[in-house]
Amino acid sequence: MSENFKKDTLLASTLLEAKNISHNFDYELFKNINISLHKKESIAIIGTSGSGKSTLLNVLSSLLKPTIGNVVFQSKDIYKLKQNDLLKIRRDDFGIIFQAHYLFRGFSAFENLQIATLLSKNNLDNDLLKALNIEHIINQGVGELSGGQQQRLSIARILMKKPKIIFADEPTGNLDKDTANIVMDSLFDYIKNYDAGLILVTHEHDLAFKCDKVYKLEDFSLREIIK
Ligand SMILES: Nc1ncnc2c1ncn2[C@@H]1O[C@H](COP(=O)(O)OP(=O)(O)OP(=O)(O)O)[C@@H](O)[C@H]1O
Repeated sequence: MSENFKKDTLLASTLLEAKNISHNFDYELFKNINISLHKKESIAIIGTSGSGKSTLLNVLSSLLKPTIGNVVFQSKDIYKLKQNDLLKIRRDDFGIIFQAHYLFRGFSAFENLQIATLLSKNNLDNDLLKALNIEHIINQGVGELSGGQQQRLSIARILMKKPKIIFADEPTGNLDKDTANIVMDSLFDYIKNYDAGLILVTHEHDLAFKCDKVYKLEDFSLREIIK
């Protein structure tokens, strides 16, 4: 395979590219960060508390404009887009999973999923509900669900809109080990089946090392840890 062919193939499979990202609040948090995400790839970001992992994820996922640098999705710098175009990418192409789930309380699990599928014009995916082991609770009210069930419901809701990139900040932080494995397996299966990518922020090194690449945010920079 020629070098040019390899380069073109890699470029075609690039989902997201962050170039020379630096961010300051009233002090410097990180600088000159470069990272690329490809189709079917999972990347973990680890680092001590306060090193800036969540802030970096916010920058990558369209929620926070960096002080310096570009975040390129589909050949466009997302922070140079008009607000409506940025919102469209966030709504249609990015799936952002936080530890705190933003479900509509007062509605049933099924209604929460229905809203997501209506907005994205996708169908309810029963296989996904089975994979996340929540198919038996979808007629219950959100308020009746355990924290772990709510987290899995919110992940199902995000995956049903078929995002191209999943950004997950400690998605299994409040789950027991078995449930955490169910959730992570669903995310890994999803990116392989839908040519999507995953960027995961986690404190849990076991979890991080299940990803294709692991980066550590430390001393203002991001360094790949060779497994
Ligand atoms: N909007 C903000 N304004 C000012 N400072 C902020 C803001 N958001 C985060 N910070 C600060 O930036 C630093 C990094 O925070 P961040 O949440 O990114 O770290 P983290 O590595 O994800 O930490 P943890 O592992 O504890 O979640 C912290 O000192 C935090 O207080």
